[in-house]
Amino acid sequence: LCKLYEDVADLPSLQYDYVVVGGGTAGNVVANRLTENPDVSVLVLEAGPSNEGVLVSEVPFLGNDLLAPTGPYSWNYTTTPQTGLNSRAISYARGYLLGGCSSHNGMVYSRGAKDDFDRYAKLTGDEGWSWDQIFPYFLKTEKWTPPADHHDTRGQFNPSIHGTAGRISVSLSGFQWPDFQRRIIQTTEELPHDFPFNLDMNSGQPLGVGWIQSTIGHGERSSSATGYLEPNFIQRPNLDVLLHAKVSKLVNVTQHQGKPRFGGVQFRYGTSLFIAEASKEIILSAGAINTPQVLLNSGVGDHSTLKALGIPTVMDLPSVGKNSSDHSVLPLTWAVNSNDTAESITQNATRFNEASEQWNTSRTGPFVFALAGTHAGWLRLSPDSPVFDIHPDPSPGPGAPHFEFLFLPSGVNMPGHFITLLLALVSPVSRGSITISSDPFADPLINPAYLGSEFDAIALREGVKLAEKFFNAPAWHGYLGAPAINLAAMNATEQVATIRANVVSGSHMVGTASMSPRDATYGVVNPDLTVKGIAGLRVIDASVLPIVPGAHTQAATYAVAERGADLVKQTRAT
Ligand SMILES: Cc1cc2nc3c(=O)[nH]c(=O)nc-3n(C[C@H](O)[C@H](O)[C@H](O)COP(=O)(O)OP(=O)(O)OC[C@H]3O[C@@H](n4cnc5c(N)ncnc54)[C@H](O)[C@@H]3O)c2cc1C
Repeated sequence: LCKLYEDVADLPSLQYDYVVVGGGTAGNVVANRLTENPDVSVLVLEAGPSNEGVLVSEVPFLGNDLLAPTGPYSWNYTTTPQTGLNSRAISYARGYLLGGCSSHNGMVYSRGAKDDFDRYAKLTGDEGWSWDQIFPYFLKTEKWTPPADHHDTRGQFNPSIHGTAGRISVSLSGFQWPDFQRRIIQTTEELPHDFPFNLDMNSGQPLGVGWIQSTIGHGERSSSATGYLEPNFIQRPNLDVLLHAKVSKLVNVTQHQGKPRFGGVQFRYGTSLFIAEASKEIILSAGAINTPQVLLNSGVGDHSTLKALGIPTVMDLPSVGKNSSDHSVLPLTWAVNSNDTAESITQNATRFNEASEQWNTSRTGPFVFALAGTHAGWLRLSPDSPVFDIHPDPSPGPGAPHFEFLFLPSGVNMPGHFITLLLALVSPVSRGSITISSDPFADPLINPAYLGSEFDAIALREGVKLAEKFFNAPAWHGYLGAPAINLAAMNATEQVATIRANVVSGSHMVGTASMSPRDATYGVVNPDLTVKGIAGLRVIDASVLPIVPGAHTQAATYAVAERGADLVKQTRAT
């Protein structure tokens, strides 16, 4: 019995209790949890194809192939010209397959700082979003799993803060780059004040340098599709998932207890339009780019903008699509005097084929390695940095980072051996937006406003200095060769210009359907994720987070989805 429908004609019904828009990271969690109750029916509408048998999604080492700008598993978005990036329009990756970005991302599992979540509690007026109350939801999603190489993991993580019974496998890397890794750890010993070793960056206290945990289990990617829609869930009689169904807007408005209520979801399958009806709730889980797009297409957004587009306003909510925040990433690459880098596999057909064969037969070897690396650092600006004259500290507290260092044992697509430091600004001041054109099926206009604030550009330059300090430690002597961009040889003005010319997207957008207190005149959803002023409609995905955390965003998204599903269930119970 296949409940994953490729063809709308096979779908048994177009009437459900709940319709979930988007079978991505959050949407599949919601669908799974709601259908635990056999008395409710759920339909998931996903625009993309199935994740099953998509090798580039399954094999961690091949993850980068998913990101090709014109690939079949990406929405292939481009941002608007970015003022802060010398007017460059840059690629903005989003997963276009079941599992959404969780089927397509870098697999880094990082939860964020206690300060991030305590700030969410403050910004929403709901203690339920605080670190202490969200923590059980992190555990609920997680299934801690031994790495594929079964190496001794003592001293690389703290077992007491991990879940063992969740749906998403999380593990330390199952393949090692000893030469590179040894130098990273040695630097924490040589410069412990600036770069202390952190046993486990997922404790709520992420500052320091430590081992990365990844959403990988037994050598394969673990996603919301593999975890929350595995066969015993997808075969539930009350759950249907339709692929290739692109939602345009919500329709069939009626009044319910003085509020407008949408009764249906319009979607395109092939060249025809259909409407799926939801008797209880519609849940938008289309992600931080597409959730605001669907809301705006439906007449939920800023009244004057909607009017200009000829869309009748159902609810005037000016914050829809505004307030996005995201990480800006500067790749810093060096040639190295070592052949212990990923190029030893990517640039050697024999080793590549051997690695492929090894993965096929035993799910071990280099192919279990995710190219996001094995170590990360979460670091702060110095408290007396002059950058705070431009803007007060945007981080949520002293335990949260301004920067991420992501250490990659690989580099540019050139012959040779390289390492890369992905330097991310994770506490941006800049805020961007998502807007639409009048065609509901056209791409939304994505403006993350990277480095739109002077603070962000200058802070990244401070981050470059921190990176130089790291790589000037004795551990790297004789190892590092020429940098791809020689920032050290530039003056401050040249450095900022070079940063603007080289920053790429962090792909961590949040905030476009942000939570705010129930009585606030701004924001899009209440702390229980219901859309303000509308009956029977919620947003459950990364768009509800008011500010980007100092972390990769999938762990927070899974936690939002788990709590969101509980909030839906509680509404029904009362
Ligand atoms: C390239 C990349 C690398 C990343 N790396 C990491 C990482 O290493 N670690 C980490 O923690 N985070 C990472 N992230 C971020 C993280 O994956 C996302 O923040 C998170 O998964 C978002 O979840 P979501 O549920 O909000 O949206 P998504 O997972 O994007 O889900 C939205 C779903 O809705 C579908 N959809 C959208 N519009 C429609 C429509 N109109 N009709 C029907 N379906 C629709 C989409 O196809 C998708 O399946 C990365 C993201 C990207 C893009």
